Amino acid sequence: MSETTINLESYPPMFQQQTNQTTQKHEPDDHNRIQETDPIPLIDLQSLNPDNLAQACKDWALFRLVNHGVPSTLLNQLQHLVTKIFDLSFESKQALFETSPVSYFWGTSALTPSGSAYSRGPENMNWVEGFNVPLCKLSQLEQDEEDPMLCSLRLLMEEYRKHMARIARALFEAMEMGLKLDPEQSKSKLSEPTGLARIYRYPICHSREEAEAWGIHKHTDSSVLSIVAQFEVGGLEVFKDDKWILARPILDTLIVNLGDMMQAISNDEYKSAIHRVKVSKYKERNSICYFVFPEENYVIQSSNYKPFTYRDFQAQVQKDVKNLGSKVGLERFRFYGPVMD
Ligand SMILES: O=C(O)CCC(=O)C(=O)O
Ligand SMILES: [Fe+2]
Repeated sequence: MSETTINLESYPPMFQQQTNQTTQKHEPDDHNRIQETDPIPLIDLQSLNPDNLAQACKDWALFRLVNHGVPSTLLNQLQHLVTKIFDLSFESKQALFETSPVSYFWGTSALTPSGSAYSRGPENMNWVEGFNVPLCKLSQLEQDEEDPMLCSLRLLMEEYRKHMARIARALFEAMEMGLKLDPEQSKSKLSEPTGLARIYRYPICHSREEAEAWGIHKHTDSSVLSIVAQFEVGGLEVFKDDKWILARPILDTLIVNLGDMMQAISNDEYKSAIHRVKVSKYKERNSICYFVFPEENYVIQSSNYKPFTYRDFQAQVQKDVKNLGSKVGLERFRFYGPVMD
């Protein structure tokens, strides 16, 4: 089998040390053939069937969206640009958005300082690097026409943001109907201006056993909904009936998963999806994840949880991540749950 050279200079130094210069070339979708058929439920946005949607939310908390209306040219352009940005040297990536609302991170989720997980043992590190993009602040990004990369990123992400907001709104309203929720405060429960994108690269990983090669460890998202665009290389797995199921990257489809806020809003009728991301020995992986939240000060009321706002939730998550190394999540707010300190 032939070999390919990795652009090690583009890897965060902690990853460089643990990665060989070359790797074996594999067929692009080899990793995805682990599972020939994909049991992930399909939801068609163009002819949205509320019963199918409700079933997928209940059974899986995750589904594959088809006919979503995001032009494939936009997805292709984004894929191309994202690959190019991550291929820059580590130092250039750190410097790229220094004075903008976009931030670069590696080794952890975007919430904690890069590399901090390493101090709790190298196995705690997420084998990932990314950019955190608060979408409503995109216009503050470098307007300088002389930097074509930033200019393209701004333009493409502006476009992408509109599609994500449209899709999230359509899905959420259908979910609300299925759950018979009062549509009165729909815009507060899912607030498009809170939309956030994380653009990821999962570098090639040589130093870990297959069973420990996590780009992102098992988690639930804090969002109402999350929408994932994955390009060519798979790795996203969802936990269902005591098994991990690979959500294959199928062309022109998006993966949608429910987050903790959806679980709280639906009073546990729907659960947030437990998922993780595996990394490959052979191929770098890119994805773009869109998260949308309730309005920060909107009080979520339900019989299973103490009233809380997303702001309260976020503050508690940050506290837990700092003190315990991981998120406790919704259980902090459940009636009769662990006492909050
Ligand atoms: O990269 C992916 O496919 C998913 C990322 C993810 O789970 C997250 O950002 O919360
Ligand atoms: Fe996630």
